Amino acid sequence: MSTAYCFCSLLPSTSISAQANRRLPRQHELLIRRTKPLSSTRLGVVKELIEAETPEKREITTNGVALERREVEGLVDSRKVEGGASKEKKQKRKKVEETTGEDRFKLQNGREVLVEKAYLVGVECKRNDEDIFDMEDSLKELAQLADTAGLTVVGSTYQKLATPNPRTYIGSGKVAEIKSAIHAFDVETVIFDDELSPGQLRNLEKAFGGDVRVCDRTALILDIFNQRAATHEAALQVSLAQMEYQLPRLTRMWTHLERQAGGQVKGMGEKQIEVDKRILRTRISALKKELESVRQHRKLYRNRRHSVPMPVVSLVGYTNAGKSTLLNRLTGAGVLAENKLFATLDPTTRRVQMKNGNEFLLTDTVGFIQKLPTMLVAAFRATLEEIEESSLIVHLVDISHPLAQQQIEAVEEVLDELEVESIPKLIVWNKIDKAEDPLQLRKEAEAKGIVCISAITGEGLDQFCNAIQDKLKNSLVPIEAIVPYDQGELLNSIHQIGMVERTEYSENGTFVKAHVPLRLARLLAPLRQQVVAIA
Ligand SMILES: Nc1nc2c(ncn2[C@@H]2O[C@H](COP(=O)(O)OP(=O)(O)OP(=O)(O)O)[C@@H](O)[C@H]2O)c(=O)[nH]1
Ligand SMILES: [Mg+2]
Repeated sequence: MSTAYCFCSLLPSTSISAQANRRLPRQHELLIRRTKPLSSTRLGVVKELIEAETPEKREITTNGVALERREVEGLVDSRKVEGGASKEKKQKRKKVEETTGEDRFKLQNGREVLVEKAYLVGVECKRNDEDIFDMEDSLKELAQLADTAGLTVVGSTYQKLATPNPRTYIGSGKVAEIKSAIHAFDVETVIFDDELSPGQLRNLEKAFGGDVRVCDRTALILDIFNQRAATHEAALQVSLAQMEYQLPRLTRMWTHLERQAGGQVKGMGEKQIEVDKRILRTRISALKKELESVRQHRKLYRNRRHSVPMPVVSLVGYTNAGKSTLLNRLTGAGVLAENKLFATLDPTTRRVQMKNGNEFLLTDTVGFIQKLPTMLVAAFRATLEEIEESSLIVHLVDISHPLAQQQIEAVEEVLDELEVESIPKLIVWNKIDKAEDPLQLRKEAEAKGIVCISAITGEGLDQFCNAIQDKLKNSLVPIEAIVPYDQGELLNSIHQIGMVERTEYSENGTFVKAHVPLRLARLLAPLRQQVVAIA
């Protein structure tokens, strides 16, 4: 991984990459991050970035509800500062809570932090039969995401619509209903289960009175990723995804300047958007370059790892399925595993030794979720390459989950996007210890060639290893070849995705006896004169 931060000097010291670079103990770092729930939806990154590039000090909140602190000559003399207002509000709220006995302040990292109250909104569109989850289940998952982000969910609602309202996504009656709920529960954040357009976000914030933040599922997931990014690479990936999410949402953010100036500087807001967009675009391309260098470094590392003759098995699955727990159980890796969504962002690879002495490398990867924001898949491409280059994919399923079937489908959808159809797959049902009727489940699994395990109790792990061994062997074809010394890459690939039985150095190259996937055996075809036999 590259340690050169080409853009670091441009960002204030509180930037994500700088935070990640400080290498704080993980728990400590998480605490600091949690003191800012929904930081990404506050355009935190964008704010820092634009402030760093422009001389004026501005304060930006979400979706055009922007107030500024700077002294704009001739435009504004004194302006209500949002920070000050929220301080007053906080004090008032604290008073109320003292009298009502409701404790909404939590001590985090030595600081009192207000736990934000969130209200959830879902829409079921008749024309959208692509949705795997039904509305209520999807809302339940959104509540879990909000909890992971450190918010307190105080209520939720949903609406069935033929098509979403282009202005406000939901109908006007629903807007009014939510507005009353906001007052009744003292809601600070309204979260929509689907991605909203920049215009819809702005209109909804206005409709709710301007004092409440509106965000969508994508922003919430981005925020969780932001809170959890513990390594430089993860921080870069999250920053990129955040900026790509925010770019179209900068639209008309500055129109308040035009209004406040009484029309004298007409077009100023538009100009500012262009400047801000240009800054963002420049930063996005710098981030992409930085990620590319990280990717190259990862590839080097992977090649070095693959010089060890062992096949790589990737663990994939829905978030919270138990992937990290399984890796820890098999290898003692010590990866963070907890009952929260997206505990893992970075892949970890460890060697697994089976009872018969055979070994394979097992990689734990970032979990999937339904409606996974595409910019996240794109940003995490480098990480997901681990999956694309493995010999076998183990799809781990939390079979005790009531929505196990829907989760399986959601994972399959993401796998489709990754183009890994040629890689053999093993489906494993985890958390069998929690199943109501484990016997029945086992029967069902056996009939489908599925392995049942409990990563917690260790039950079924021998069968799991045997199934991996069989799958790896079955999916490979035996080869014997002499690979010329100038084709080290090819030899690496054989080691990487095949099972090498013997290597010997000869005059013309390395003699290798191995089992490799068919696609690699085909690749070896042009070398037929060196290949002794391809079965
Ligand atoms: N009862 C039971 N709980 C399990 C089992 N495996 C994992 N868990 C629990 O499930 C929760 C999630 O486990 P993780 O290993 O963090 O799940 P993950 O798939 O790595 O999740 P992400 O990193 O978020 O994608 C933790 O609370 C584990 O203790 C199991 O076999 N049985
Ligand atoms: Mg994990």
